[in-house]
Amino acid sequence: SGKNPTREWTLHDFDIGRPLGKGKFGRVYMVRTKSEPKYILALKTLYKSEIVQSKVEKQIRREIEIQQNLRHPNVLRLYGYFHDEKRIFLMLEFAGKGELYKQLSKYGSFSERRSSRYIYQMADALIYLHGKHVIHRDIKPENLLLGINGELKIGDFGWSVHAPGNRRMTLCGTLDYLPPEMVEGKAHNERVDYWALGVLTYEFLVGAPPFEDRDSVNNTYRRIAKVDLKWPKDRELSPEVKDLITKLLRHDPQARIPLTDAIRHPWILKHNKFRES
Ligand SMILES: COc1ccc(C(=O)Nc2ccccc2)cc1NC(=O)CCSCc1cnc2[nH]ccc2c1
Repeated sequence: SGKNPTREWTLHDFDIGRPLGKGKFGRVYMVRTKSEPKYILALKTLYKSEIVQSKVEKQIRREIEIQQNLRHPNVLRLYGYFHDEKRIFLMLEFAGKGELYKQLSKYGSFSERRSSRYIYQMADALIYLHGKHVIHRDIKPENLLLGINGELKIGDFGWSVHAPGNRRMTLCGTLDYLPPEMVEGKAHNERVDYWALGVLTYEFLVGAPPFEDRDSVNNTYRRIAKVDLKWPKDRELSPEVKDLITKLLRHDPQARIPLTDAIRHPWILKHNKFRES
């Protein structure tokens, strides 16, 4: 069946290319296999010393096992891993068109058509991940990559690997994507990703997240907890997309529109061509 056995890989199997994301992703390099067929992939280096030994290592092994079984066109692949005495190497899919947030900052914001296609792909990937009981918990433009055909790839699982249910929120990351239940320190479930999808839709179209307050973290918290959603004055968003965003950004997680309904929302159907079912 052409399935290559999961062979033991070593660093010597690869030619090392340029660093990717310049330290943003930790130490990640574009690499190519030396032997035919020549695969291009992204090799992520994690130092065992940085990852405290003992129980965390078992958790990481389990998380990597899970991720190796994830197969979806909009989820960056983890092909496998190997290690030497000091390091763990993750063999990751290389996304040919790079980081989505770079496009977002270059263009400022995306058209409704482009945003709708990205949001459809995000929702499809999240439906798949939730079906495998994987909650991403850290959806934001910085964690999204673009494949060679411009397709969206959920790229960064580093955070979700770290994240058992009760993980501490390091405040260095952006708070803009946090849903009220997390801001209020309540229990959370996969519906945190529904909220984040609403925030992402808004940010794609407006160029800034809906509850952003550049001056005060506390004000961002307050705006999230109040769902203080304001539409931009300088640009007219379509009634369809405002409807979808409003249905995702509901304070009550159970009131948020399910992703299976979101992918059939008029704003999604309008901009995505689907084969006749
Ligand atoms: C499936 O994905 C991942 C799976 C696991 C981990 C991870 O770190 N797990 C972890 C963390 C700590 C301890 C144990 C395990 C990370 C990723 N993904 C990335 O890190 C994305 C950017 S690196 C790849 C990549 C590709 N294609 C590009 N094109 C341009 C830049 C670029 C960059």
